[in-house]
Amino acid sequence: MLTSPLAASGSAIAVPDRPDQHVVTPALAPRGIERLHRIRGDLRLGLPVILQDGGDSVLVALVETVTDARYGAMTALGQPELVLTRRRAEALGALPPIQGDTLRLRVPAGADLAWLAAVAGQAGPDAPTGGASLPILQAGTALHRAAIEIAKTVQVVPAVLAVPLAGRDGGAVAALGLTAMALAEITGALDEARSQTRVSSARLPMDASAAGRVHVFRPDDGGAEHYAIEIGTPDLSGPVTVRLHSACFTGDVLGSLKCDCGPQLRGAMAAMAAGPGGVLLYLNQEGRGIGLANKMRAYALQDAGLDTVEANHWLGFEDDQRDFRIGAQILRRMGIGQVRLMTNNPAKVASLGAQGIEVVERVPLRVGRTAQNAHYLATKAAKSGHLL
Ligand SMILES: Nc1nc2c(ncn2[C@@H]2O[C@H](COP(=O)(O)OP(=O)(O)OP(=O)(O)O)[C@@H](O)[C@H]2O)c(=O)[nH]1
Ligand SMILES: [Zn+2]
Repeated sequence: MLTSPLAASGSAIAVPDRPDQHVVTPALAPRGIERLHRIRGDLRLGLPVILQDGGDSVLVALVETVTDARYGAMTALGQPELVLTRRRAEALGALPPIQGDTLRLRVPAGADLAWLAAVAGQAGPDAPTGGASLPILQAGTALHRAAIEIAKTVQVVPAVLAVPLAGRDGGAVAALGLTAMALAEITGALDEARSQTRVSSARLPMDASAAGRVHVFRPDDGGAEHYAIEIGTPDLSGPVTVRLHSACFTGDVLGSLKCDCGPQLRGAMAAMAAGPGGVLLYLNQEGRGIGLANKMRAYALQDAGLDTVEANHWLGFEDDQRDFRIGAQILRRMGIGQVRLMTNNPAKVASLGAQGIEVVERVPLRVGRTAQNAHYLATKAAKSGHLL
């Protein structure tokens, strides 16, 4: 039997007997959610991956990250297709009478990555795309839809390059070391409730309140960490004043005048400090979940005349790509079941309610309204249901 040095020195930590025969147990194998995170990492790096559904296999890569060399190698395997969201096809004015939330285009011979980027919307409003004459073939399959979902979660423009793999090519491509995943496993992992684990906490005196604590939560799907900040010393057993704040680098850090995020953040903290305390959830869902790079693309589009919702659609996203279930998960982990929610967004109230967190009151948060953000706030009220 092996004893640990700690056990030998009198500690209670014991090391189990090592079996005579080594056994490889399935517990070592990656779970679906972990394999999905590998796929996300590969795609984000610019590596193609193999997605399989029964006998069908498709080699996919992201338009935004694939290199010329890999695009060339994919094209050598078969006719490449470009998969776009319906939102993007609508923005291109290229929508044929086809149902489905993803659409496939045949990539014309000789089309380079610059063409793909322009059609994907990544290259800005002035890049020529071909508009209504684009060769849209048909609706995407479940495999194409899964690839688009994954692209959205890695916060690149949701446009996917796809090459169907003939039977014998699949094995040869997999042998190169590319990651493969089956559709059923992907959809299971996409639907699986993400669990959040508190990994560290510490006291933090702040301008708003000398008493405070920061808790860092790490999701088990390999995604971004989120933070819960106690302002003052709230009683977590009763209804707690809570704010779900989505990261806004431009508003929170740079003091942008284009939105109301910075004043909302500081206003919520001040109100919590003035009352019996509260909990601010700082969720790393920058740009309503599309990420900072896409938010800056959306800002450039807004400078070209689109509003905040139209700009998201133009890039192929929905109005709001956030997942507020994360907030409910963290609140549950903290033992909070009832909240007074500081928000103007009814979707946050509904989402917490659906996740079993009782919203006993919605507290409006009307601060930071300026001439520069009046149009933005009016658009959110008119199109996304925000309460003014
Ligand atoms: N895509 C996109 N995101 C934006 C834009 N302006 C601000 N944001 C993001 O919008 C989010 C605003 O977050 P919140 O203030 O928590 O949410 P809200 O939906 O406005 O709801 P309440 O503030 O609670 O009423 C942040 O993630 C910002 O980064 C924009 O023009 N486009
Ligand atoms: Zn903002």
